[in-house]
Amino acid sequence: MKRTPIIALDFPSPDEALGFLDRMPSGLWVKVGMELYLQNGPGIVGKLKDRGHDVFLDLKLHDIPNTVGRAMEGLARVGADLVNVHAAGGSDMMRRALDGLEAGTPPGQKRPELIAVTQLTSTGEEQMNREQGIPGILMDSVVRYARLADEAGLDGVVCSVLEASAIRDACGEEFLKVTPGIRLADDDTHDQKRVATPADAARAGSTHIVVGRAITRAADPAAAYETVKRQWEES
Ligand SMILES: O=c1ccn([C@@H]2O[C@H](COP(=O)(O)O)[C@@H](O)[C@H]2O)c(=O)[nH]1
Repeated sequence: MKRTPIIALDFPSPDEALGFLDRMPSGLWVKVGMELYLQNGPGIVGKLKDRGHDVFLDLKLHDIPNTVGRAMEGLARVGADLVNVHAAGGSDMMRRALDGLEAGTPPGQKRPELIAVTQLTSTGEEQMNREQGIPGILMDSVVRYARLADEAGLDGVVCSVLEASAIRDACGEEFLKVTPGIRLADDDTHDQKRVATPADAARAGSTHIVVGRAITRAADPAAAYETVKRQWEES
Protein backbone atom coordinates (compact mmCIF):
# COMPACT_ATOMS: atom_id res chain seq x y z
CA MET A 1 0.00 0.00 0.00
CA LYS A 2 1.07 3.56 -0.65
CA ARG A 3 2.45 5.47 2.32
CA THR A 4 0.02 8.32 2.03
CA PRO A 5 -2.50 9.75 4.53
CA ILE A 6 -6.06 8.41 4.34
CA ILE A 7 -8.54 11.29 4.17
CA ALA A 8 -11.81 10.64 6.03
CA LEU A 9 -14.62 11.75 3.70
CA ASP A 10 -17.10 12.49 6.46
CA PHE A 11 -19.65 14.25 4.27
CA PRO A 12 -23.40 13.67 3.96
CA SER A 13 -23.54 13.33 0.15
CA PRO A 14 -21.43 12.14 -2.80
CA ASP A 15 -21.71 15.64 -4.30
CA GLU A 16 -19.99 17.14 -1.26
CA ALA A 17 -17.38 14.38 -1.07
CA LEU A 18 -16.55 14.50 -4.78
CA GLY A 19 -16.68 18.31 -4.83
CA PHE A 20 -14.14 18.33 -2.00
CA LEU A 21 -11.89 15.92 -3.93
CA ASP A 22 -12.06 18.13 -7.04
CA ARG A 23 -9.95 20.63 -5.08
CA MET A 24 -7.41 18.01 -3.94
CA PRO A 25 -4.52 16.14 -5.62
CA SER A 26 -5.34 12.96 -7.57
CA GLY A 27 -4.65 9.34 -6.57
CA LEU A 28 -5.44 9.65 -2.87
CA TRP A 29 -6.29 7.16 -0.16
CA VAL A 30 -9.79 8.05 1.09
CA LYS A 31 -12.10 6.67 3.75
CA VAL A 32 -15.85 6.24 3.36
CA GLY A 33 -17.54 5.99 6.73
CA MET A 34 -21.04 5.49 8.01
CA GLU A 35 -22.22 9.04 7.30
CA LEU A 36 -21.58 8.87 3.57
CA TYR A 37 -22.26 5.16 3.00
CA LEU A 38 -25.43 4.67 5.00
CA GLN A 39 -27.18 7.67 3.48
CA ASN A 40 -26.09 7.07 -0.09
CA GLY A 41 -25.33 3.38 -0.61
CA PRO A 42 -22.38 1.54 -2.13
CA GLY A 43 -22.22 3.50 -5.42
CA ILE A 44 -19.83 6.05 -3.91
CA VAL A 45 -17.08 3.41 -3.64
CA GLY A 46 -17.15 2.73 -7.39
CA LYS A 47 -17.14 6.46 -8.14
CA LEU A 48 -14.03 6.94 -5.99
CA LYS A 49 -12.29 3.94 -7.55
CA ASP A 50 -13.12 5.23 -11.04
CA ARG A 51 -11.35 8.47 -10.10
CA GLY A 52 -8.23 6.52 -9.16
CA HIS A 53 -8.50 6.64 -5.37
CA ASP A 54 -7.84 3.76 -2.96
CA VAL A 55 -10.80 3.26 -0.63
CA PHE A 56 -11.05 2.28 3.03
CA LEU A 57 -14.68 1.37 3.73
CA ASP A 58 -14.98 2.05 7.46
CA LEU A 59 -18.27 0.42 8.52
CA LYS A 60 -16.92 -1.29 11.68
CA LEU A 61 -19.14 -4.36 11.52
CA HIS A 62 -20.01 -5.90 14.90
CA ASP A 63 -22.67 -8.63 15.10
CA ILE A 64 -22.93 -12.39 15.42
CA PRO A 65 -20.43 -14.35 13.29
CA ASN A 66 -22.96 -15.55 10.70
CA THR A 67 -24.35 -12.05 10.10
CA VAL A 68 -20.92 -10.44 9.78
CA GLY A 69 -19.65 -13.23 7.53
CA ARG A 70 -22.58 -12.87 5.15
CA ALA A 71 -22.36 -9.08 5.17
CA MET A 72 -18.66 -9.25 4.32
CA GLU A 73 -19.40 -11.60 1.43
CA GLY A 74 -21.55 -8.83 -0.03
CA LEU A 75 -19.11 -6.05 0.85
CA ALA A 76 -16.33 -7.90 -1.00
CA ARG A 77 -18.16 -7.04 -4.23
CA VAL A 78 -18.44 -3.31 -3.46
CA GLY A 79 -14.84 -2.73 -4.54
CA ALA A 80 -13.13 -1.29 -1.44
CA ASP A 81 -9.45 -1.97 -0.75
CA LEU A 82 -9.72 -2.07 3.04
CA VAL A 83 -12.68 -2.92 5.33
CA ASN A 84 -13.12 -3.43 9.05
CA VAL A 85 -14.92 -5.03 11.99
CA HIS A 86 -14.85 -4.46 15.75
CA ALA A 87 -12.42 -6.84 17.50
CA ALA A 88 -14.87 -6.89 20.44
CA GLY A 89 -17.09 -9.10 18.26
CA GLY A 90 -14.63 -11.90 19.04
CA SER A 91 -12.29 -14.21 17.18
CA ASP A 92 -15.04 -16.41 15.66
CA MET A 93 -16.69 -13.30 14.22
CA MET A 94 -13.37 -12.05 12.82
CA ARG A 95 -12.62 -15.43 11.21
CA ARG A 96 -16.10 -15.53 9.65
CA ALA A 97 -15.60 -11.98 8.37
CA LEU A 98 -12.40 -13.08 6.64
CA ASP A 99 -14.07 -16.21 5.22
CA GLY A 100 -16.94 -14.07 3.91
CA LEU A 101 -14.54 -11.65 2.24
CA GLU A 102 -12.63 -14.50 0.62
CA ALA A 103 -15.84 -16.14 -0.61
CA GLY A 104 -17.23 -12.87 -1.98
CA THR A 105 -14.15 -11.51 -3.74
CA PRO A 106 -14.73 -11.82 -7.51
CA PRO A 107 -12.31 -14.18 -9.31
CA GLY A 108 -9.13 -12.45 -10.41
CA GLN A 109 -9.58 -9.59 -7.93
CA LYS A 110 -7.57 -9.00 -4.77
CA ARG A 111 -9.39 -9.63 -1.48
CA PRO A 112 -9.91 -6.37 0.45
CA GLU A 113 -7.64 -6.22 3.47
CA LEU A 114 -9.45 -6.71 6.77
CA ILE A 115 -8.62 -4.90 9.98
CA ALA A 116 -10.25 -4.76 13.43
CA VAL A 117 -11.01 -1.76 15.60
CA THR A 118 -9.40 -2.24 19.02
CA GLN A 119 -10.51 0.65 21.23
CA LEU A 120 -11.94 3.66 19.43
CA THR A 121 -9.64 6.68 19.53
CA SER A 122 -12.50 8.60 21.15
CA THR A 123 -12.31 6.27 24.18
CA GLY A 124 -10.19 7.16 27.21
CA GLU A 125 -8.94 4.79 29.89
CA GLU A 126 -11.30 5.95 32.64
CA GLN A 127 -14.26 5.56 30.29
CA MET A 128 -13.12 2.06 29.29
CA ASN A 129 -12.81 1.05 32.97
CA ARG A 130 -16.16 2.52 33.99
CA GLU A 131 -18.40 1.95 30.97
CA GLN A 132 -16.99 -1.22 29.38
CA GLY A 133 -16.04 -2.75 32.74
CA ILE A 134 -12.53 -3.53 31.49
CA PRO A 135 -10.08 -2.97 34.37
CA GLY A 136 -6.45 -1.92 33.97
CA ILE A 137 -4.70 0.19 31.40
CA LEU A 138 -6.10 0.91 27.94
CA MET A 139 -2.85 -0.10 26.25
CA ASP A 140 -3.32 -3.69 27.51
CA SER A 141 -6.84 -3.87 26.11
CA VAL A 142 -5.69 -2.56 22.72
CA VAL A 143 -2.75 -4.98 22.49
CA ARG A 144 -4.99 -7.86 23.60
CA TYR A 145 -7.47 -7.08 20.80
CA ALA A 146 -4.60 -6.74 18.32
CA ARG A 147 -3.27 -10.20 19.23
CA LEU A 148 -6.78 -11.64 18.88
CA ALA A 149 -7.11 -10.09 15.41
CA ASP A 150 -3.67 -11.37 14.42
CA GLU A 151 -4.50 -14.91 15.60
CA ALA A 152 -7.77 -14.78 13.64
CA GLY A 153 -5.73 -14.08 10.49
CA LEU A 154 -6.67 -10.42 10.00
CA ASP A 155 -4.33 -8.02 8.24
CA GLY A 156 -4.14 -5.48 11.04
CA VAL A 157 -5.98 -3.18 13.41
CA VAL A 158 -7.27 0.32 13.97
CA CYS A 159 -5.61 1.78 17.07
CA SER A 160 -4.26 5.13 18.18
CA VAL A 161 -0.68 6.23 17.56
CA LEU A 162 -0.05 5.77 21.29
CA GLU A 163 -0.33 1.98 20.95
CA ALA A 164 1.29 1.50 17.52
CA SER A 165 4.77 0.57 18.70
CA ALA A 166 3.47 -1.90 21.31
CA ILE A 167 1.39 -3.56 18.56
CA ARG A 168 4.45 -3.68 16.31
CA ASP A 169 6.28 -5.54 19.09
CA ALA A 170 3.34 -7.92 19.62
CA CYS A 171 2.20 -8.55 16.04
CA GLY A 172 5.10 -7.53 13.80
CA GLU A 173 6.09 -4.87 11.32
CA GLU A 174 3.82 -6.06 8.48
CA PHE A 175 0.65 -6.13 10.60
CA LEU A 176 -1.30 -2.97 9.70
CA LYS A 177 -1.60 -0.24 12.33
CA VAL A 178 -4.15 2.19 10.95
CA THR A 179 -4.28 5.21 13.22
CA PRO A 180 -7.01 7.86 13.33
CA GLY A 181 -7.01 10.64 15.95
CA ILE A 182 -4.45 12.61 13.94
CA ARG A 183 -4.12 16.34 14.61
CA LEU A 184 -1.61 19.01 13.63
CA ALA A 185 -0.12 20.97 16.54
CA ASP A 186 -2.69 23.35 18.08
CA ASP A 187 -5.63 21.73 16.22
CA ASP A 188 -8.89 21.22 18.13
CA THR A 189 -9.10 17.59 19.29
CA HIS A 190 -12.94 17.58 19.03
CA ASP A 191 -14.33 14.26 20.32
CA GLN A 192 -11.00 12.38 20.09
CA LYS A 193 -9.21 11.32 23.31
CA ARG A 194 -6.04 9.64 22.03
CA VAL A 195 -4.51 12.05 19.52
CA ALA A 196 -1.09 12.53 17.94
CA THR A 197 0.56 14.35 15.05
CA PRO A 198 1.50 12.76 11.71
CA ALA A 199 5.17 12.99 12.76
CA ASP A 200 4.41 11.13 16.01
CA ALA A 201 2.62 8.46 13.96
CA ALA A 202 5.57 7.94 11.63
CA ARG A 203 7.96 7.61 14.57
CA ALA A 204 5.64 5.21 16.43
CA GLY A 205 5.31 2.81 13.51
CA SER A 206 1.79 3.52 12.25
CA THR A 207 1.46 1.98 8.80
CA HIS A 208 -1.40 4.36 7.87
CA ILE A 209 -2.82 7.56 9.31
CA VAL A 210 -6.48 8.56 8.99
CA VAL A 211 -7.12 12.29 8.92
CA GLY A 212 -10.54 13.90 8.78
CA ARG A 213 -11.36 17.33 10.16
CA ALA A 214 -7.72 18.53 10.28
CA ILE A 215 -7.93 18.47 6.47
CA THR A 216 -11.60 18.56 5.47
CA ARG A 217 -12.47 21.47 7.79
CA ALA A 218 -9.23 23.41 7.24
CA ALA A 219 -9.43 26.86 5.65
CA ASP A 220 -7.19 25.48 2.86
CA PRO A 221 -7.68 21.67 2.72
CA ALA A 222 -5.07 21.11 -0.02
CA ALA A 223 -2.43 22.99 2.01
CA ALA A 224 -3.40 21.11 5.20
CA TYR A 225 -3.11 17.81 3.30
CA GLU A 226 0.38 18.74 2.09
CA THR A 227 1.46 19.63 5.65
CA VAL A 228 0.14 16.32 7.00
CA LYS A 229 1.77 14.38 4.15
CA ARG A 230 5.12 16.13 4.59
CA GLN A 231 5.22 15.42 8.34
CA TRP A 232 4.14 11.81 7.76
CA GLU A 233 6.70 11.16 5.02
CA GLU A 234 9.63 13.00 6.53
CA SER A 235 9.61 11.72 10.10
O1 LIG B 1 -10.98 4.44 16.46
C1 LIG B 1 -11.40 5.09 15.48
C2 LIG B 1 -11.90 4.49 14.34
C3 LIG B 1 -12.31 5.27 13.29
N1 LIG B 1 -12.25 6.62 13.35
C4 LIG B 1 -12.69 7.39 12.17
O2 LIG B 1 -11.61 8.18 11.68
C5 LIG B 1 -12.05 9.49 11.33
C6 LIG B 1 -11.35 10.49 12.18
O3 LIG B 1 -11.87 11.78 11.91
P1 LIG B 1 -11.20 13.10 12.53
O4 LIG B 1 -12.05 14.20 11.97
O5 LIG B 1 -9.78 13.14 12.01
O6 LIG B 1 -11.26 13.01 14.02
C7 LIG B 1 -13.57 9.49 11.48
O7 LIG B 1 -14.13 9.20 10.22
C8 LIG B 1 -13.84 8.34 12.44
O8 LIG B 1 -15.08 7.70 12.15
C9 LIG B 1 -11.76 7.21 14.46
O9 LIG B 1 -11.69 8.45 14.57
N2 LIG B 1 -11.34 6.43 15.51
